Amino acid sequence: MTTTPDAATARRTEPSTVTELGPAPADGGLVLRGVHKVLGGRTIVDALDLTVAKGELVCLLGPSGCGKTTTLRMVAGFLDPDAGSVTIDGQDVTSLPPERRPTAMVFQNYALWPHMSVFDNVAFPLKLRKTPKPELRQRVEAVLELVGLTHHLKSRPARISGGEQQRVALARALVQEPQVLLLDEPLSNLDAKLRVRVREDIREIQQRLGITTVIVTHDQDEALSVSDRVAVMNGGRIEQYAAPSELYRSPVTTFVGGFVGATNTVSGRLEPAGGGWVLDVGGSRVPVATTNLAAVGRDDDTVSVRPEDVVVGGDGVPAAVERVIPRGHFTEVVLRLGSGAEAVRAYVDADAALAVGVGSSVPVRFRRALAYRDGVLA
Ligand SMILES: Nc1ncnc2c1ncn2[C@@H]1O[C@H](COP(=O)(O)OP(=O)(O)OP(=O)(O)O)[C@@H](O)[C@H]1O
Repeated sequence: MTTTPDAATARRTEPSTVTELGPAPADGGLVLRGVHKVLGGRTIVDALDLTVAKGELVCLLGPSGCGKTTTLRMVAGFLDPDAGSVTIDGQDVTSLPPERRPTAMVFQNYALWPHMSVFDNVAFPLKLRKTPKPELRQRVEAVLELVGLTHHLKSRPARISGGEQQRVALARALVQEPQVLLLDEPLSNLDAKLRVRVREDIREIQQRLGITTVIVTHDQDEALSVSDRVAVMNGGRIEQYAAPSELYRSPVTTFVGGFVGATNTVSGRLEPAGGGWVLDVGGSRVPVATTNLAAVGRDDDTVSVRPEDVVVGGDGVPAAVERVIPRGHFTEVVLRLGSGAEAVRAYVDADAALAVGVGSSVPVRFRRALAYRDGVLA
């Protein structure tokens, strides 16, 4: 593989065209400004802004139909935006066709040629560009070594596993030495175990090459585990763009909190009590250690509590145990707080859960609760 950060730098176009767009990130990268797309009379991507720094891996995460793939296709040039611009390493590529953009895409179904060997599949984009034979061979062999497929040079796609086919598709993208690598649901055709291994491989290769990468996924686990930053999309817009830990700890909307990780959404009233806080849930006053809500006194606060922040045992208000669900290394306990209130789920250490029986009453408090007003972090 001849792609190195230096080679990529050498290929970079001078950022002379970005003056009117404002400054690009100092080290290049991908910038989307006001990218908009209407399809079938519906706004699918809504004036979207996104900056991916050079060498960064970003996931576009969101439910089906939120516009992730449409956004990716506009970056690759398969779809023209109705408005807005796409800039790569300082060069405005909005009006360039896909083959003239410094991007390469890995498609969800891999799109391998069944009648060609692994070698020829990977060599295909270089043949189209009439790359001299010795260079072609050297680059294809290097990239196949990078993805660990040298032993399958001559195999046809049908003769190798799904995970290996995925790596051929990745190799075919990488051999083009793109400045931006685009992957559309790259792991969705693999079984759960393989998915974890392949996503770690992709992350490792991406970091080794320092290649700017955008991955489309609806799998929050995948997004949190491989990304430098995650853009959570909803209805054609980005609701939050943040590092995985921040996204999980401080979701800015109830939508993000519900989509990234499990959460309890509780309606109640937060009140100061004895230097701390309590949350009144259906008449039960649950102690809350940490909350973002400084102002108090409204009935319509929505409070979000992660199941691991629901503490069972010790000090707290009594809650009725409705269900106990073993989840392996921890146990999920479904609790009823107060009358008429919704059930709350807690994650409890599997050993501690042995003492929790259905129908019994246990003390409950919240370690951390985030308050939202009209769906937005207060
Ligand atoms: N050519 C088209 N004409 C009309 N509507 C379209 C067209 N292409 C896509 N759409 C619609 O745009 C919406 C967003 O599609 P997109 O593929 O970007 O979503 P997504 O977030 O990637 O979802 P998924 O994970 O299901 O692929 C969908 O409702 C889809 O039906």
